[in-house]
Amino acid sequence: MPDAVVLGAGSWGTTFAKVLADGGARTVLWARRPEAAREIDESRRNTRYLPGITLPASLHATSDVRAALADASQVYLAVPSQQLRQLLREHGDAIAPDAPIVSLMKGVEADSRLRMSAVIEQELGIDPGRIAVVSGPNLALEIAQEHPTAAVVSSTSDETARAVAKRARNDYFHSFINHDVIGTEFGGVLKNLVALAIGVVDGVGYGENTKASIMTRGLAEVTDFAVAHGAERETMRGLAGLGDLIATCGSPLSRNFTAGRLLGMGYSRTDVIARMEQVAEGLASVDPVAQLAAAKGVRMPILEQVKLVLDGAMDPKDIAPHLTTDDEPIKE
Ligand SMILES: NC(=O)c1ccc[n+]([C@@H]2O[C@H](COP(=O)([O-])OP(=O)(O)OC[C@H]3O[C@@H](n4cnc5c(N)ncnc54)[C@H](O)[C@@H]3O)[C@@H](O)[C@H]2O)c1
Ligand SMILES: O=P(O)(O)OC[C@H](O)CO
Repeated sequence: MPDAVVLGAGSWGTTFAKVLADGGARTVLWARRPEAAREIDESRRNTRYLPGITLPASLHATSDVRAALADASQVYLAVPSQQLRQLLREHGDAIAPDAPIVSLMKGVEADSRLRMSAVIEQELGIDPGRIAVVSGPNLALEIAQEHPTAAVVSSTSDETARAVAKRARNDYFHSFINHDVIGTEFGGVLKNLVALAIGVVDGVGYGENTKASIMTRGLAEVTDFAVAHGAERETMRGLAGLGDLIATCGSPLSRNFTAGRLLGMGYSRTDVIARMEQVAEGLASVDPVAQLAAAKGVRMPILEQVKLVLDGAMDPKDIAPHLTTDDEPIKE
Protein backbone atom coordinates (compact mmCIF):
# COMPACT_ATOMS: atom_id res chain seq x y z
CA MET A 1 0.00 0.00 0.00
CA PRO A 2 1.70 3.25 -1.14
CA ASP A 3 2.10 6.16 1.29
CA ALA A 4 1.66 8.62 -1.56
CA VAL A 5 0.61 8.74 -5.19
CA VAL A 6 1.47 11.67 -7.47
CA LEU A 7 -0.72 12.22 -10.53
CA GLY A 8 1.11 13.96 -13.38
CA ALA A 9 4.68 13.15 -14.39
CA GLY A 10 5.78 16.52 -15.76
CA SER A 11 8.58 18.51 -14.16
CA TRP A 12 6.83 19.23 -10.86
CA GLY A 13 4.99 15.92 -10.39
CA THR A 14 8.19 13.97 -11.00
CA THR A 15 10.22 16.25 -8.74
CA PHE A 16 7.65 16.08 -5.96
CA ALA A 17 7.53 12.28 -6.23
CA LYS A 18 11.31 12.34 -5.75
CA VAL A 19 10.92 14.63 -2.72
CA LEU A 20 8.43 12.19 -1.16
CA ALA A 21 10.46 9.09 -2.00
CA ASP A 22 13.69 10.67 -0.71
CA GLY A 23 11.80 11.40 2.53
CA GLY A 24 11.10 7.69 2.93
CA ALA A 25 7.53 7.52 1.59
CA ARG A 26 6.55 4.56 -0.59
CA THR A 27 5.62 6.62 -3.64
CA VAL A 28 3.91 5.84 -6.94
CA LEU A 29 4.00 8.33 -9.85
CA TRP A 30 1.32 8.23 -12.53
CA ALA A 31 2.36 9.22 -16.05
CA ARG A 32 -0.28 9.53 -18.75
CA ARG A 33 2.03 8.12 -21.43
CA PRO A 34 3.06 4.46 -20.92
CA GLU A 35 6.53 5.12 -22.40
CA ALA A 36 7.11 7.88 -19.82
CA ALA A 37 6.08 5.54 -16.98
CA ARG A 38 8.37 2.86 -18.37
CA GLU A 39 11.34 5.21 -18.62
CA ILE A 40 10.87 6.38 -15.02
CA ASP A 41 10.36 2.87 -13.67
CA GLU A 42 13.13 1.13 -15.60
CA SER A 43 15.78 3.79 -16.28
CA ARG A 44 15.14 6.07 -13.25
CA ARG A 45 14.94 9.00 -15.68
CA ASN A 46 12.40 11.49 -16.97
CA THR A 47 14.54 12.91 -19.75
CA ARG A 48 11.85 15.12 -21.27
CA TYR A 49 11.15 17.07 -18.07
CA LEU A 50 14.16 16.56 -15.79
CA PRO A 51 17.27 16.08 -17.92
CA GLY A 52 20.28 14.82 -16.00
CA ILE A 53 18.33 13.77 -12.90
CA THR A 54 18.51 10.22 -11.55
CA LEU A 55 15.32 9.31 -9.71
CA PRO A 56 15.33 7.22 -6.53
CA ALA A 57 15.17 3.45 -6.95
CA SER A 58 12.29 3.34 -4.46
CA LEU A 59 10.05 5.45 -6.74
CA HIS A 60 7.65 3.46 -8.90
CA ALA A 61 5.78 4.71 -11.94
CA THR A 62 2.73 3.44 -13.79
CA SER A 63 0.40 4.59 -16.56
CA ASP A 64 -2.58 2.86 -14.88
CA VAL A 65 -4.13 5.71 -12.89
CA ARG A 66 -6.70 3.60 -11.06
CA ALA A 67 -4.08 1.06 -9.95
CA ALA A 68 -1.90 3.97 -8.81
CA LEU A 69 -4.72 5.40 -6.69
CA ALA A 70 -5.74 2.11 -5.12
CA ASP A 71 -5.11 2.29 -1.35
CA ALA A 72 -2.74 5.30 -1.57
CA SER A 73 -2.86 7.09 1.79
CA GLN A 74 -2.13 10.56 0.32
CA VAL A 75 -2.90 11.84 -3.21
CA TYR A 76 -0.85 14.65 -4.82
CA LEU A 77 -2.09 16.37 -7.98
CA ALA A 78 0.34 17.93 -10.51
CA VAL A 79 -1.39 18.21 -13.87
CA PRO A 80 -2.01 21.53 -15.70
CA SER A 81 -4.83 23.42 -13.94
CA GLN A 82 -7.15 23.33 -16.95
CA GLN A 83 -6.98 19.50 -16.96
CA LEU A 84 -7.72 18.84 -13.29
CA ARG A 85 -11.52 18.73 -13.35
CA GLN A 86 -11.68 16.13 -16.13
CA LEU A 87 -9.10 13.95 -14.39
CA LEU A 88 -11.09 14.02 -11.12
CA ARG A 89 -14.35 13.44 -12.96
CA GLU A 90 -12.96 10.30 -14.60
CA HIS A 91 -10.97 8.82 -11.73
CA GLY A 92 -11.90 10.60 -8.47
CA ASP A 93 -13.97 7.59 -7.38
CA ALA A 94 -10.77 5.50 -7.20
CA ILE A 95 -9.34 7.70 -4.39
CA ALA A 96 -9.37 6.05 -0.93
CA PRO A 97 -12.15 7.55 1.27
CA ASP A 98 -10.01 9.32 3.90
CA ALA A 99 -6.88 10.13 1.89
CA PRO A 100 -5.80 13.78 2.02
CA ILE A 101 -5.80 15.31 -1.47
CA VAL A 102 -3.00 17.75 -2.13
CA SER A 103 -2.85 20.30 -4.95
CA LEU A 104 0.64 21.12 -6.20
CA MET A 105 -0.79 23.35 -8.93
CA LYS A 106 -0.63 27.12 -9.41
CA GLY A 107 -3.48 28.12 -11.65
CA VAL A 108 -7.18 28.95 -11.68
CA GLU A 109 -9.73 27.19 -13.86
CA ALA A 110 -10.41 29.53 -16.79
CA ASP A 111 -14.18 28.93 -17.11
CA SER A 112 -15.17 28.84 -13.43
CA ARG A 113 -12.32 31.10 -12.17
CA LEU A 114 -11.98 28.69 -9.23
CA ARG A 115 -8.79 27.93 -7.33
CA MET A 116 -7.66 24.30 -7.57
CA SER A 117 -8.73 23.41 -4.02
CA ALA A 118 -12.22 24.64 -4.87
CA VAL A 119 -12.30 22.52 -8.04
CA ILE A 120 -11.30 19.48 -5.94
CA GLU A 121 -13.94 20.24 -3.31
CA GLN A 122 -16.64 20.77 -5.93
CA GLU A 123 -15.78 17.83 -8.16
CA LEU A 124 -15.27 15.25 -5.39
CA GLY A 125 -17.86 16.67 -2.98
CA ILE A 126 -15.51 16.28 -0.01
CA ASP A 127 -14.90 18.17 3.22
CA PRO A 128 -12.38 21.04 2.61
CA GLY A 129 -10.42 19.79 5.63
CA ARG A 130 -9.30 16.80 3.53
CA ILE A 131 -7.67 19.13 1.00
CA ALA A 132 -4.20 20.70 1.22
CA VAL A 133 -2.19 22.86 -1.15
CA VAL A 134 1.59 23.14 -1.41
CA SER A 135 3.25 26.32 -2.63
CA GLY A 136 6.46 28.32 -2.34
CA PRO A 137 9.64 29.19 -4.24
CA ASN A 138 9.85 25.79 -5.88
CA LEU A 139 11.52 25.74 -9.29
CA ALA A 140 11.40 22.03 -10.07
CA LEU A 141 14.84 21.46 -11.56
CA GLU A 142 16.65 23.08 -8.61
CA ILE A 143 14.77 20.84 -6.17
CA ALA A 144 15.42 17.76 -8.31
CA GLN A 145 19.10 18.77 -8.04
CA GLU A 146 18.57 18.78 -4.25
CA HIS A 147 19.21 22.48 -3.61
CA PRO A 148 17.92 23.23 -0.07
CA THR A 149 14.38 24.61 -0.38
CA ALA A 150 11.30 25.40 1.71
CA ALA A 151 7.59 25.30 0.90
CA VAL A 152 4.36 25.78 2.79
CA VAL A 153 1.58 23.22 3.14
CA SER A 154 -1.79 24.85 3.71
CA SER A 155 -5.06 23.30 4.81
CA THR A 156 -8.04 24.47 6.84
CA SER A 157 -7.42 21.31 8.89
CA ASP A 158 -4.36 21.41 11.13
CA GLU A 159 -4.26 17.60 11.10
CA THR A 160 -4.18 17.44 7.29
CA ALA A 161 -1.55 20.19 7.00
CA ARG A 162 0.70 18.42 9.51
CA ALA A 163 0.23 14.97 7.96
CA VAL A 164 1.19 16.29 4.51
CA ALA A 165 4.10 18.41 5.81
CA LYS A 166 5.52 15.36 7.61
CA ARG A 167 5.47 13.33 4.38
CA ALA A 168 6.70 16.12 2.10
CA ARG A 169 10.10 16.68 3.64
CA ASN A 170 13.60 15.32 3.51
CA ASP A 171 17.22 16.50 3.81
CA TYR A 172 16.85 19.14 1.10
CA PHE A 173 13.13 20.03 1.23
CA HIS A 174 11.32 21.43 4.26
CA SER A 175 7.58 21.99 4.55
CA PHE A 176 6.17 24.67 6.86
CA ILE A 177 2.41 24.83 7.47
CA ASN A 178 -0.31 27.47 7.52
CA HIS A 179 -4.12 27.50 7.41
CA ASP A 180 -4.63 30.27 4.84
CA VAL A 181 -5.52 28.21 1.78
CA ILE A 182 -6.83 31.22 -0.16
CA GLY A 183 -3.65 33.25 0.32
CA THR A 184 -1.36 30.29 -0.32
CA GLU A 185 -3.09 29.39 -3.57
CA PHE A 186 -3.49 32.94 -4.85
CA GLY A 187 0.18 33.65 -4.05
CA GLY A 188 1.15 30.88 -6.49
CA VAL A 189 -1.31 31.96 -9.16
CA LEU A 190 -0.53 35.67 -9.04
CA LYS A 191 3.27 35.53 -8.93
CA ASN A 192 3.02 33.88 -12.37
CA LEU A 193 1.40 37.06 -13.71
CA VAL A 194 4.11 39.29 -12.24
CA ALA A 195 6.73 36.90 -13.68
CA LEU A 196 5.14 37.35 -17.11
CA ALA A 197 5.56 41.13 -16.71
CA ILE A 198 9.19 40.75 -15.58
CA GLY A 199 9.83 38.47 -18.55
CA VAL A 200 8.35 41.07 -20.89
CA VAL A 201 10.64 43.86 -19.65
CA ASP A 202 13.63 41.50 -19.73
CA GLY A 203 12.77 40.64 -23.34
CA VAL A 204 12.55 44.34 -24.18
CA GLY A 205 16.01 44.85 -22.65
CA TYR A 206 15.15 46.92 -19.56
CA GLY A 207 17.33 46.51 -16.47
CA GLU A 208 17.12 45.83 -12.76
CA ASN A 209 15.39 49.09 -11.74
CA THR A 210 12.44 48.30 -13.98
CA LYS A 211 12.27 44.71 -12.72
CA ALA A 212 12.54 45.70 -9.04
CA SER A 213 9.86 48.38 -9.51
CA ILE A 214 7.48 45.89 -11.13
CA MET A 215 8.21 43.15 -8.57
CA THR A 216 7.61 45.49 -5.64
CA ARG A 217 4.45 47.05 -7.06
CA GLY A 218 3.47 43.56 -8.22
CA LEU A 219 3.61 42.29 -4.63
CA ALA A 220 1.36 45.19 -3.56
CA GLU A 221 -1.08 44.29 -6.33
CA VAL A 222 -1.02 40.59 -5.49
CA THR A 223 -1.59 41.36 -1.81
CA ASP A 224 -4.54 43.71 -2.48
CA PHE A 225 -6.14 41.07 -4.71
CA ALA A 226 -5.61 38.16 -2.30
CA VAL A 227 -6.79 40.10 0.78
CA ALA A 228 -9.92 41.24 -1.11
CA HIS A 229 -10.65 37.55 -1.72
CA GLY A 230 -10.25 36.56 1.94
CA ALA A 231 -6.51 35.85 2.26
CA GLU A 232 -4.39 36.93 5.23
CA ARG A 233 -1.98 39.78 4.42
CA GLU A 234 0.81 37.95 6.30
CA THR A 235 0.69 35.00 3.87
CA MET A 236 1.73 37.27 1.01
CA ARG A 237 4.95 38.11 2.87
CA GLY A 238 5.71 34.41 3.28
CA LEU A 239 7.03 31.60 1.09
CA ALA A 240 3.88 31.39 -1.03
CA GLY A 241 3.88 35.15 -1.67
CA LEU A 242 7.14 37.09 -1.61
CA GLY A 243 9.26 33.91 -1.63
CA ASP A 244 7.73 32.54 -4.80
CA LEU A 245 7.70 35.96 -6.44
CA ILE A 246 11.46 36.29 -5.96
CA ALA A 247 12.21 32.79 -7.27
CA THR A 248 9.92 32.96 -10.27
CA CYS A 249 10.74 36.51 -11.35
CA GLY A 250 14.48 35.98 -11.07
CA SER A 251 14.99 32.70 -12.87
CA PRO A 252 15.25 31.65 -16.51
CA LEU A 253 14.01 28.24 -15.25
CA SER A 254 10.56 29.83 -14.80
CA ARG A 255 8.23 29.03 -17.70
CA ASN A 256 6.17 32.15 -16.94
CA PHE A 257 9.26 34.38 -17.03
CA THR A 258 10.27 32.66 -20.29
CA ALA A 259 6.83 33.16 -21.85
CA GLY A 260 6.93 36.84 -20.86
CA ARG A 261 10.42 37.19 -22.32
CA LEU A 262 9.20 35.89 -25.67
CA LEU A 263 6.34 38.41 -25.58
CA GLY A 264 8.85 41.16 -24.83
CA MET A 265 10.94 40.06 -27.80
CA GLY A 266 7.90 40.59 -30.02
CA TYR A 267 6.31 37.15 -30.32
CA SER A 268 2.49 37.03 -30.29
CA ARG A 269 0.44 35.14 -27.68
CA THR A 270 -0.19 32.37 -30.26
CA ASP A 271 3.52 32.09 -31.10
CA VAL A 272 4.46 31.99 -27.42
CA ILE A 273 1.97 29.22 -26.64
CA ALA A 274 3.26 27.25 -29.63
CA ARG A 275 6.89 27.62 -28.50
CA MET A 276 6.33 26.62 -24.85
CA GLU A 277 7.08 22.94 -24.27
CA GLN A 278 5.88 23.01 -20.65
CA VAL A 279 2.88 24.62 -19.02
CA ALA A 280 3.07 28.36 -18.24
CA GLU A 281 -0.01 28.66 -16.04
CA GLY A 282 0.03 32.48 -16.10
CA LEU A 283 -1.04 32.56 -19.75
CA ALA A 284 -4.39 30.93 -18.87
CA SER A 285 -4.78 32.81 -15.56
CA VAL A 286 -4.58 36.40 -16.88
CA ASP A 287 -8.19 36.69 -18.04
CA PRO A 288 -9.91 34.94 -15.10
CA VAL A 289 -7.79 36.84 -12.55
CA ALA A 290 -8.57 40.14 -14.30
CA GLN A 291 -12.28 39.27 -14.08
CA LEU A 292 -11.98 38.36 -10.37
CA ALA A 293 -10.15 41.64 -9.69
CA ALA A 294 -12.81 43.65 -11.50
CA ALA A 295 -15.57 41.91 -9.53
CA LYS A 296 -13.95 43.07 -6.26
CA GLY A 297 -12.92 46.50 -7.57
CA VAL A 298 -9.19 45.75 -7.09
CA ARG A 299 -6.83 47.91 -9.17
CA MET A 300 -4.14 45.82 -10.87
CA PRO A 301 -2.18 48.00 -13.32
CA ILE A 302 0.59 45.47 -13.94
CA LEU A 303 -1.88 42.67 -14.66
CA GLU A 304 -3.85 45.03 -16.93
CA GLN A 305 -0.73 45.82 -18.94
CA VAL A 306 0.27 42.14 -19.24
CA LYS A 307 -3.21 41.47 -20.58
CA LEU A 308 -2.87 44.31 -23.12
CA VAL A 309 0.51 42.98 -24.29
CA LEU A 310 -0.93 39.45 -24.59
CA ASP A 311 -3.90 40.79 -26.54
CA GLY A 312 -1.54 42.64 -28.90
CA ALA A 313 -3.00 45.96 -27.76
CA MET A 314 0.16 47.36 -26.12
CA ASP A 315 3.77 47.59 -27.26
CA PRO A 316 5.89 45.59 -24.74
CA LYS A 317 8.33 48.54 -24.43
CA ASP A 318 5.51 50.63 -22.90
CA ILE A 319 4.91 48.29 -19.93
CA ALA A 320 5.64 50.02 -16.61
CA PRO A 321 4.99 49.65 -12.85
CA HIS A 322 2.04 52.02 -13.26
CA LEU A 323 -0.56 52.87 -15.89
CA THR A 324 0.50 55.70 -18.18
CA THR A 325 -2.97 57.18 -17.64
CA ASP A 326 -2.24 57.66 -13.90
CA ASP A 327 -2.22 61.49 -13.87
CA GLU A 328 -2.47 62.10 -10.12
CA PRO A 329 0.28 60.68 -7.84
CA ILE A 330 -0.95 57.55 -6.07
CA LYS A 331 0.10 56.66 -2.51
CA GLU A 332 2.62 53.81 -2.44
N1 LIG B 1 7.63 22.99 -12.64
C1 LIG B 1 7.70 23.71 -11.54
O1 LIG B 1 8.78 24.23 -11.19
C2 LIG B 1 6.48 23.87 -10.67
C3 LIG B 1 6.67 24.19 -9.34
C4 LIG B 1 5.56 24.38 -8.52
C5 LIG B 1 4.28 24.22 -9.04
N2 LIG B 1 4.14 23.89 -10.35
C6 LIG B 1 2.78 23.70 -10.85
O2 LIG B 1 2.55 22.31 -11.08
C7 LIG B 1 1.56 22.15 -12.09
C8 LIG B 1 2.09 21.16 -13.11
O3 LIG B 1 3.16 21.80 -13.76
P1 LIG B 1 4.46 21.07 -14.31
O4 LIG B 1 5.57 22.01 -14.10
O5 LIG B 1 4.63 19.69 -13.82
O6 LIG B 1 4.06 21.07 -15.86
P2 LIG B 1 4.76 20.31 -17.05
O7 LIG B 1 4.37 21.02 -18.29
O8 LIG B 1 6.18 20.09 -16.75
O9 LIG B 1 4.04 18.88 -16.99
C9 LIG B 1 2.67 18.71 -17.07
C10 LIG B 1 2.39 17.22 -17.07
O10 LIG B 1 0.97 17.01 -17.07
C11 LIG B 1 0.68 16.04 -18.08
N3 LIG B 1 -0.68 16.27 -18.54
C12 LIG B 1 -1.15 17.21 -19.38
N4 LIG B 1 -2.47 17.06 -19.52
C13 LIG B 1 -2.83 16.00 -18.78
C14 LIG B 1 -4.05 15.34 -18.54
N5 LIG B 1 -5.18 15.72 -19.12
N6 LIG B 1 -4.05 14.27 -17.72
C15 LIG B 1 -2.92 13.90 -17.15
N7 LIG B 1 -1.72 14.44 -17.33
C16 LIG B 1 -1.70 15.50 -18.14
C17 LIG B 1 1.73 16.26 -19.16
O11 LIG B 1 1.85 15.11 -19.98
C18 LIG B 1 2.95 16.50 -18.30
O12 LIG B 1 3.50 15.28 -17.90
C19 LIG B 1 1.28 23.55 -12.65
O13 LIG B 1 0.11 24.05 -12.07
C20 LIG B 1 2.47 24.37 -12.18
O14 LIG B 1 2.16 25.74 -11.98
C21 LIG B 1 5.20 23.70 -11.17
O1 LIG C 1 8.12 27.64 -14.11
P1 LIG C 1 7.00 28.43 -13.47
O2 LIG C 1 6.97 29.84 -13.95
O3 LIG C 1 5.70 27.70 -13.62
O4 LIG C 1 7.31 28.51 -11.92
C1 LIG C 1 7.58 27.33 -11.24
C2 LIG C 1 7.27 27.45 -9.77
O5 LIG C 1 5.94 27.83 -9.56
C3 LIG C 1 8.22 28.35 -9.02
O6 LIG C 1 7.90 28.33 -7.65
